[in-house]
Amino acid sequence: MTLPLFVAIDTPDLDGAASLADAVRSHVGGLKLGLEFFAANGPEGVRRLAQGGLPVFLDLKLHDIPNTVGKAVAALAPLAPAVLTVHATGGRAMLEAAKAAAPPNCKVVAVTVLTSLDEADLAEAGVASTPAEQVARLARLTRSAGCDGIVCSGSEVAAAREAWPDGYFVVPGLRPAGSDVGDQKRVLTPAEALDRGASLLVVGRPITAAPDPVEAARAIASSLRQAPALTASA
Ligand SMILES: O=c1ccn([C@@H]2O[C@H](COP(=O)(O)O)[C@@H](O)[C@H]2O)c(=O)[nH]1
Repeated sequence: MTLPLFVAIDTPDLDGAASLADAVRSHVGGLKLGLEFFAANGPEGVRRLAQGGLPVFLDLKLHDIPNTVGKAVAALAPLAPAVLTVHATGGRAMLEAAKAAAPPNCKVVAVTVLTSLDEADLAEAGVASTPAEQVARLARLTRSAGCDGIVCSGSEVAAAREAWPDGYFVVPGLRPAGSDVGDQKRVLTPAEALDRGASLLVVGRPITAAPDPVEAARAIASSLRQAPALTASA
């Protein structure tokens, strides 16, 4: 069974990223490469990690005018990402441009409210809503713009799934019970997020910064195999 678990390889070190990806490959379903990796290694780095055969999620969180985002997505298309992120707050025309330029097999998902933010952070940025309200609002916009789904926290995914039954829901901000939360504010365990309706789980530091990343990935994978969402469909 392919697990809906992608490891976030957040490092500028290409060789280190490649060895880590190789080491955890039997416990994850794919690799998530983000700004830190891409800024240091660019498309060549992505190609190198893709050689391992795992699907690649390009988490570049594009956010610009529609013309620029559409052209950036078109430039990324040869890398054949399985998933690509944009920011939902870029607006309808930008979301439409991203989806129109993406390859047919690539899911375009829009970041709603970063999992590192809480209600006070939103207020400071001029958003007078709870994270749940803002996620719901941006999910409606993303859906109506023709994108595939959203990025949200595990706390909002059940409501998102109910409102958008065939949406694709990417959930980061995941922490096994008792592990360090770091800069994340809206966190859940991987198994809880899966049971609440997540389509794809993103886990970074609980694996990559663990004393034994392979054992950490194995333990998370095992918790997912025992989660009702997977045992029910097995
Ligand atoms: O709202 C968001 C959107 C993206 N991320 C990304 O997920 C990983 C999480 O890493 P951890 O080490 O497990 O905290 C990271 O690459 C973020 O850029 C997110 O955390 N929240």
